[in-house]
Amino acid sequence: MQPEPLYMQQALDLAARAVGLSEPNPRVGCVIVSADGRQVLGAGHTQRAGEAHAEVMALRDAAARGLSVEGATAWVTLEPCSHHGRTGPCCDALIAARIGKVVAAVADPNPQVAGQGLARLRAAGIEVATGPLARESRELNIGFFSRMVRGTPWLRMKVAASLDGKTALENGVSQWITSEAARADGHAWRARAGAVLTGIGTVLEDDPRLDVRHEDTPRQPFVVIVDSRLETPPSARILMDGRPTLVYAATPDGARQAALERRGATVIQLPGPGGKVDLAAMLRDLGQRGVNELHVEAGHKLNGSLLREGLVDELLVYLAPKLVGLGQGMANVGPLTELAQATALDFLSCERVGPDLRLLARVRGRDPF
Ligand SMILES: NC(=O)C1=CN([C@@H]2O[C@H](COP(=O)(O)OP(=O)(O)OC[C@H]3O[C@@H](n4cnc5c(N)ncnc54)[C@H](OP(=O)(O)O)[C@@H]3O)[C@@H](O)[C@H]2O)C=CC1
Ligand SMILES: Nc1c(N[C@@H]2O[C@H](COP(=O)(O)O)[C@@H](O)[C@H]2O)[nH]c(=O)[nH]c1=O
Repeated sequence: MQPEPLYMQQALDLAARAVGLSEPNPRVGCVIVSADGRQVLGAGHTQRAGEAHAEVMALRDAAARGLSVEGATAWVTLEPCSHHGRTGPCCDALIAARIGKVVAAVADPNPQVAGQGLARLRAAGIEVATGPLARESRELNIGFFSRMVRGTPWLRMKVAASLDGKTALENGVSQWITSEAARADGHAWRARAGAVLTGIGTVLEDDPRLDVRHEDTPRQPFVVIVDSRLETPPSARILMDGRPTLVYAATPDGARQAALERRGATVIQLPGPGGKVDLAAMLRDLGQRGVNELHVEAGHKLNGSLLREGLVDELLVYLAPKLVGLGQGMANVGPLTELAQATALDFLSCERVGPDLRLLARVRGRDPF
């Protein structure tokens, strides 16, 4: 017989298949197992927003195989929902199917519904437990937890640099520092985000696309440009392929706004100090728009502002085995006068990607919620 926590691991593996698919909904997996713990009766994961959740997919899977789930145990990586969103409550579906027990990795972080699903199941006479692989489930849904708990996305800053930490040469030349393998890997991280954000400096220098094209993806993240004076050229490549694009600005300019809107962009005025965009307000706005994970690919100026304002949660750094000497750093955070002022990070992982290294580091104190 399979040790029971392995069923939660199976559910978690399924949940990982919803990455890049279920946004803005969480990534959830469900495995329904016979009461004696011997047979998987059905399994599934969250589909696109507005389509079936994991529990319903698992119930459908069992039904398609002609198997009854009466008295069975549902292993699910997040508390089943009890509210009517775009789909019916998963609790009702589990109750109607006469499930005997529900084990949820973690409670729903949404303060408006937390615990209600489990309470509803208990009230229907279903045995309920929580806990296995709670940390892993939260990590997989770090953006959803961030948005539910803080109202803002989980901000991951991606940087491609030389071994001596330079992101562009002194003369501005920056493409390409890292290998094709590292760039393709970066696209997988773009794909899991709800939005990719950059600054006007990068738009003007690189004319980037910031899409996902080295990876299969069920949907493209939308693009966000921080552009105080609306200097994004209407001919910018970002605007060419019809992806939803948000441009945050600080100084109204009717003619430039109209030109960008004609290209399909949405312009949002959020003035902050010094005539620049209010970055904290922008993150709140992106949270309200359903962005769970925000992938930042910007130059050292915007990176510096985001770090100085304490808005960065995680750094995804690709290091190429080359030294370039003088050039732009990763983030203009200084000048610091004491080392105690430095942003403290904890390394989470270090992987080889082709000839390069990929480091994942978390700003200290930004533990999962
Ligand atoms: N290797 C890598 O990983 C990457 C390298 N790059 C390179 O970086 C270079 C561009 O760097 P950079 O000019 O710093 O570009 P950024 O992408 O950082 O854009 C900077 C601009 O953002 C605008 N901005 C608006 N609001 C704010 C705010 N609150 N705080 C800070 N900035 C704000 C500013 O324009 P305004 O004055 O209008 O307010 C500023 O000039 C290019 O050479 C590019 O190739 C870029 C991305 C990734
Ligand atoms: N130079 C550099 C990167 N730079 C980032 O990639 C952007 C271009 O994206 P796209 O137009 O979609 O190909 C560019 O504007 C900058 O944000 N990325 C990397 O993985 N490695 C690199 O060496």
